[in-house]
Amino acid sequence: MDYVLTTDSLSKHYKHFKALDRLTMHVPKGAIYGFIGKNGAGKTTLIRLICGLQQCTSGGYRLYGTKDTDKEISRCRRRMGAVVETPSIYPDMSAEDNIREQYRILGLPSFDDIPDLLMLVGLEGTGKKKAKNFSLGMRQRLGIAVALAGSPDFLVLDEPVNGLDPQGIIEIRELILKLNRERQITVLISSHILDELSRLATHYGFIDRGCMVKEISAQELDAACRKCTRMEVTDINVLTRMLDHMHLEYQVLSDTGADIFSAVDITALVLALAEERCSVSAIHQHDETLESYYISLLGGNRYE
Ligand SMILES: Nc1ncnc2c1ncn2[C@@H]1O[C@H](COP(=O)(O)OP(=O)(O)OP(=O)(O)O)[C@@H](O)[C@H]1O
Repeated sequence: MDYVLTTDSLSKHYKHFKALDRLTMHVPKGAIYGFIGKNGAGKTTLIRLICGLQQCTSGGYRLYGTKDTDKEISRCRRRMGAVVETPSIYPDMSAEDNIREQYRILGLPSFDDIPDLLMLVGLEGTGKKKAKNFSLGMRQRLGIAVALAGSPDFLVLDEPVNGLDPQGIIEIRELILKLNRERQITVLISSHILDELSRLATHYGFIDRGCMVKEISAQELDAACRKCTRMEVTDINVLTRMLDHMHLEYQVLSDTGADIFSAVDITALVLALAEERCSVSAIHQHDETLESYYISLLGGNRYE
């Protein structure tokens, strides 16, 4: 598999504190990689290191196969755009002028594609309005537009939906999907908003206290998150007797409810229960969410 970013036992220490502890991570080309961890887990530290904003203590990383110690690494970083912590935009400038400024900083020869970039992030109608008067969501999208100057093929977003309202979250989600699907941009997103990430990510990396706990593809995660049929009945004893009789795997949740993990013939089960005067009050498919997977992975409710 082709990787845009790999890290090899990457560590960052602040005196005796290990912000990153021999972290190993693999971001495949074309992925939307959800980098998940609670506050202080080390997500921003990793992003700052790969952006060249800080030096690692030991270990290293490769961008497009080039080692961080190689002199070619700066050239590789030009293929990467990033929004780290807050978007780096000039509050007294319009959206267009902000992007124009970034083009100048990068020494790009032409401003011709700025209107397309504004359109892409949905800021085409903002005219002379200054960035300081934008909503948080607009500022975030402008930050992404600035990061896209120079047409990077790897976009790194640090907590991009933090503090956004539901509409703002949807806009950022659609933008990320568009960039990934239509422009084949690989995206690394750090977040602790698990539900939101699960709508986007093709791969996940779970980080805890500076260590990579697990890397998993969305497909593997789907398989790991067990689907089950949740049933509410008037008599749990009748239900468990039936389930035992049908050799089905289940877990009793309460005096009236159970999760059935095996594939079940619902009609046959409901008819059999009715014969025993046990009625079904509710039945639905239930998925283990990304959040519960995260909690079970880390062995306790340590998600903040
Ligand atoms: N300059 C620094 N000096 C000392 N400790 C630091 C420094 N920068 C970060 N840390 C510590 O390193 C740890 C990791 O911080 P980091 O910002 O990478 O976490 P994070 O996963 O991005 O969390 P958040 O979601 O809160 O942004 C934290 O405990 C933080 O306090």
